[in-house]
Amino acid sequence: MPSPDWDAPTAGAPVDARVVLPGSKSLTNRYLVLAALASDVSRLRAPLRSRDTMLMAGALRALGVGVEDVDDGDWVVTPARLTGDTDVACGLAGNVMRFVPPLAGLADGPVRFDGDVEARRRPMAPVLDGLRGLGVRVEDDGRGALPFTVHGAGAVRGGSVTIDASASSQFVSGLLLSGARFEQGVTVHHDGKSVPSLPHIEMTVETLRDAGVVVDDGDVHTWRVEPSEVNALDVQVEPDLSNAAQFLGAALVTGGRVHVPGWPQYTTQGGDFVRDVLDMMGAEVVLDRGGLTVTGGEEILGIDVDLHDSSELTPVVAALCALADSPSVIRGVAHIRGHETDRLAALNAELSALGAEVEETEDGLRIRPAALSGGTFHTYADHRMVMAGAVLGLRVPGVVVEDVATVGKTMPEFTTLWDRMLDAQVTAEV
Ligand SMILES: O=C(O)C1=C[C@@H](OP(=O)(O)O)[C@@H](O)[C@H](O)C1
Ligand SMILES: C=C(OP(=O)(O)O)C(=O)O
Repeated sequence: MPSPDWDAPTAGAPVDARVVLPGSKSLTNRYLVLAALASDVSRLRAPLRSRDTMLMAGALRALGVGVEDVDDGDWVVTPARLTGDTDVACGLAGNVMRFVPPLAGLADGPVRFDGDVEARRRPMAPVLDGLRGLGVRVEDDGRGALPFTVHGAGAVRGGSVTIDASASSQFVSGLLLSGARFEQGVTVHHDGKSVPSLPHIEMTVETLRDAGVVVDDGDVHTWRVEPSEVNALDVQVEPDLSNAAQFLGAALVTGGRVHVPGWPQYTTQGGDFVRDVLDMMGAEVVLDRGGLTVTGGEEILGIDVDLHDSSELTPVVAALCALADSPSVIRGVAHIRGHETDRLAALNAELSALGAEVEETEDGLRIRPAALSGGTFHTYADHRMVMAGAVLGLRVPGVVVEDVATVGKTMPEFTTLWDRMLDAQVTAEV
């Protein structure tokens, strides 16, 4: 059942807000998986609590791991021998459907995976075939997609596999995350067109190393994880930088200012690239020890940008481009046709419906701004389409964002934060 529509508010004045962002989905979910495989109890501080991370916690609980909510919002994870004969609900979470099957290979029985209807069209074959190559029995209906069953045998041989990860970096990350617990560790070779979202693989490698695992990423297309114990973690989750894009974009679009405290000086989050995007579009972007401040100017410059490494940003960047003063090209994101929805088709349809001139290319979008008018902005079960619709609504009266609660995939508090950013002109905080 879709949730209610939402009248995206227009900005009556330039925004001037401090926005405290919830934690990173990608870091929270990696820490959860590593904590489940660890040799002792872990603590995740300030984890993201959203549909995708709740589904990850639920998947681990289904496998017998303890994931306990503690008072201050932290998660305490108690590893256990992984139990099979269970079901894992993936929702529409790429992290859950790609990271948990390798873990399920270590369980002592069958683990059945399924998800939302939209999830059944997301590519999975390289994970399933990769697991088969590592000695795990996997049953699917031959489509290389959900639903499928991983027949855990209590242990995984591991070894070396070659997969085509051009449709998603998560195929590589998933195999690496559990690899230390395979008897022979794991070596993943990529063979195919270029791997998207590479910073997310760097994030996987870094979090593994944080847990004491030895990883060799010296070759461009090969990653090697040595077999070893996984150390328990006590980690503070960074704010989600991809989810900062719409708030920072509001500064650009309204000629205002948004400050995000706690922006990391160093990070593997691909969303950090939003700083470059906003700078190219004409904003003033200042990162200092206090955080990131973006100030919009007179003009919004059209851009020619390759988002291959940070493709999560595409919907919000496309919305910014539709509000720019000159045309834009977004390149390098052919694979986002396999994200929550076919994002290129969805953005083309929805931006065009409001009046923008949009052309879908082989690997992206050309966007020629035009006078936009309000209307229903369909969201296709995609949280980032909600965020894109909100950005457009700042300047276009009458944008009605369909099924707004779908934003809860990564940011359940989105509309509250958005309203606070616009209303108070002071502090928007969770
Ligand atoms: O590993 C991760 O946490 C993610 C990797 C990326 O996936 P793709 O490589 O499929 O783009 C990214 O877009 C997704 O939101 C999260
Ligand atoms: C592509 C995304 O999510 P997922 O982790 O489900 O792939 C996203 O958050 O933009």
